[in-house]
Amino acid sequence: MGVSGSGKSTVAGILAGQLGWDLGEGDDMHPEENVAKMAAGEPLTDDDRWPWLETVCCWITEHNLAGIPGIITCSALKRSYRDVLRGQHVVFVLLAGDANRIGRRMAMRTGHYMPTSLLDSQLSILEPPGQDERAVVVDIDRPPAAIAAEVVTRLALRPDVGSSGLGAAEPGADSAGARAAPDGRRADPGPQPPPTTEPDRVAAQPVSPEPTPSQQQQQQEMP
Ligand SMILES: Nc1ncnc2c1ncn2[C@@H]1O[C@H](COP(=O)(O)OP(=O)(O)O)[C@@H](O)[C@H]1O
Ligand SMILES: O=C(O)[C@H](O)[C@@H](O)[C@H](O)[C@H](O)COP(=O)(O)O
Repeated sequence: MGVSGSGKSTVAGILAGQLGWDLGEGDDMHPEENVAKMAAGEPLTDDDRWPWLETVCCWITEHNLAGIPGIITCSALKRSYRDVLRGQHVVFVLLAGDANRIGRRMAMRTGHYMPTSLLDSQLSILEPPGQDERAVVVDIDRPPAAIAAEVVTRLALRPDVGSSGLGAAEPGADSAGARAAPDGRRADPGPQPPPTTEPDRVAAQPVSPEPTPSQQQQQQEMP
């Protein structure tokens, strides 16, 4: 979770590859009208978002019922939105960082409907998870692989080593982790190998280093 441009798709892609988990893209689940609205620079309303959140929730529920581990990207900006999504096996990971940095990343991103002009409205409604929510907050001021590695460590997840790939997925969980039963219920805790982040398990495309302001200037000046 996190505002547009915070790195949800990038980090989730790495994690899904490392863990062998299903990956869902919340921004592909919007109704057409929502996409048109955002593309036109108009923030969504709560009423625009409820049906979309239900679609994201269905993805989560289907995975839970099938006992298939997954990670889905969704801005989930307000607590009330997360109320639609939360459940026994749901953990939120907030990607948090400096607004200017996020704005620069959004401006560099190509082929996405979300305009940078909507970042302010996203930031203004963001309600970081409360202490009582099952969530961790991760700083995005470093390369995507380092962010993913922190998520693996903080949630005591098990990189896919040919097994089910199911990990503890609980913030603050013991690093030994816990096994999940095939039906998705938590089974007895068991010893787990320490998390590893071998580069050859990274599935997402590498992200180029962020440009310096002078490089950005040059890019803007290019025809
Ligand atoms: N940690 C990072 N460092 C540098 N660039 C990043 C990082 N995370 C994401 N990016 C880049 O920032 C842009 C926005 O990331 P993206 O994953 O699409 O965010 P979101 O899914 O939250 O909207 C993309 O162009 C991506 O390549
Ligand atoms: O609730 C919203 O206003 C939107 O869902 C928004 O938060 C989300 O960020 C878009 O779907 C863009 O997708 P990205 O977050 O991937 O840029």
